[in-house]
Amino acid sequence: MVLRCVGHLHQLLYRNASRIPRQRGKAVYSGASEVWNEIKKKLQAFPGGSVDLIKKESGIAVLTINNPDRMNAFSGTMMLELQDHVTQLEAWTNGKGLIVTGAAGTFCSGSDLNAVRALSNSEDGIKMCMFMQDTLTRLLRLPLISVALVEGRALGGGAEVTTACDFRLMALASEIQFVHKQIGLVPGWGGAARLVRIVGSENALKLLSSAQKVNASYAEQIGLSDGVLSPLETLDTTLAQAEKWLSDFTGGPSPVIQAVKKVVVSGRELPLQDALRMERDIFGSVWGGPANLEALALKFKHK
Ligand SMILES: CC[C@H](C(=O)O)C(=O)SCCNC(=O)CCNC(=O)[C@H](O)C(C)(C)COP(=O)(O)OP(=O)(O)OC[C@H]1O[C@@H](n2cnc3c(N)ncnc32)[C@H](O)[C@@H]1OP(=O)(O)O
Repeated sequence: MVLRCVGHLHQLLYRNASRIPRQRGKAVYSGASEVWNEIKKKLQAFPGGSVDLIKKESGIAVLTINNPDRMNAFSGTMMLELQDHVTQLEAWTNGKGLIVTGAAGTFCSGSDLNAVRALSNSEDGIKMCMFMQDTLTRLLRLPLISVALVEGRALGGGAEVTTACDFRLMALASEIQFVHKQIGLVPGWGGAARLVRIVGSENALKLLSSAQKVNASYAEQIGLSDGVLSPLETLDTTLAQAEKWLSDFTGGPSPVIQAVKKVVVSGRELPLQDALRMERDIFGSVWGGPANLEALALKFKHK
């Protein structure tokens, strides 16, 4: 009965799953909106913490998972706030980069286990999983270059959130740990699918089947992390260090940076012919644009 019910729910939501969302703010899996509203109502019943978003004039946004009393675990309302912020960022035309971080020196310890216990029937679990899978897929597809700033611990769903950013920077003593197996689970927020694409299937299988703690140097060794934040060599905070690291990739006008991210998302997610068509369309959106014409007028030299 449960499997049939879950299968029906899955079919209902995923029946016309789109590959790349055509319109901003649209769920990845367009499906029966009443099901989405039902999921949202359920999540609303689990309050606590917040997800805070700051968008800077520089075009860099900082999204903070903020529930320190619960090691930044995601309550139901935090999941809803995350989705709202992703919808906002999809429409941020001046945006270029995004840093995802946790409050109080730790990243995120996944779902709030109190909510998990209350949602332990299969159908509710699948609904919560699909909601977060949809939100994190859209997070990774944002036309912004994103980096997860990992301090302290990133466990379970928190580890999955790190994979929903383009890059990861880890503080020296931080750890990423896919603990799912130890609680009789597997990733459900899309973390397994993304981990395989980041570190390869062999390393992904090792991390998921061992539930091992991945420290900053091992993460860098297997390609899960793109840099270790230097301890106290600089007076900069880890956030300032992450912003400085990101600035190497976000120099230039936002339409061009957004176009760069979009062509990479297409190349990564679409079959070749579709990716080539999408690349053509995105190229057309910047060809002859202000940045292009200005550079041509300056006779730009790539010294
Ligand atoms: C697909 C995602 C998946 C799912 O939804 O199915 C999940 O993410 S399930 C959740 C996976 N996460 C965990 O299992 C982490 C559980 N927590 C821990 O292992 C530890 O708390 C740890 C290692 C994060 C930190 O340990 P430490 O000893 O440093 O601190 P405390 O354990 O005392 O934690 C302080 C305080 O936070 C509460 N806490 C921590 N994590 C969670 C959580 N995920 N949900 C709810 N509450 C959490 C912990 O209970 C403590 O509160 P207190 O009132 O003092 O007991």
